[in-house]
Amino acid sequence: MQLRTTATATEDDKRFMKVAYEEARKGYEEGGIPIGAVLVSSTGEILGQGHNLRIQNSSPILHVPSPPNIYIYIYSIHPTPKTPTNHTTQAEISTLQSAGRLPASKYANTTMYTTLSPCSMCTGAILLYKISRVVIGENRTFMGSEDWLGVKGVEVVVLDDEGCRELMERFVRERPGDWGEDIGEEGGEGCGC
Ligand SMILES: O=c1cc[nH]c(=O)[nH]1
Repeated sequence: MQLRTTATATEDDKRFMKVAYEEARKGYEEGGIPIGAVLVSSTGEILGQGHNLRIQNSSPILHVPSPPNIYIYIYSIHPTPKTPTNHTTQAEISTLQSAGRLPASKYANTTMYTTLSPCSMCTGAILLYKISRVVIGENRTFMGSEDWLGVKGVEVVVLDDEGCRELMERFVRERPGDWGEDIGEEGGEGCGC
């Protein structure tokens, strides 16, 4: 299922997706899962950026050992906002953490750029903070919870970006077990590539 296409993408969307893609590449070069994300304000300010850190952290989704003032991943509070950290694993969550603590009003009219269709965990965080727009690099290798975003009134744009797709396809081919683990499946099932 592909809800939206490049028809509604702007030049800024392509520019910020490149930043998310660079995050994904960085993750790949670190030996991790190549998914990157960036949170951008309505005025074009980058509030946070990050990439999936599951492999680098050797950690299941988010059971964060420290700092101790973290309840569960989506409510995580980091004492040094805007400093990318190693305390989360999913790309979008890593990005939210990098943005640090923000008042609810700051999330209004923000856009989350993510190289891959957001899984249900990341979708939950996006909905919790009422992020109003999500731009997705590609949803062919993995279809997340875009329908859920749509039902909740979040604008969803799918760029169907070749670079994002190729990077994920390569990773899934090379390491199906690690990919399956990230999405709660065995052996990379769930990849449509
Ligand atoms: O949306 C997703 C899906 C898998 N892994 C991520 O980091 N994000």
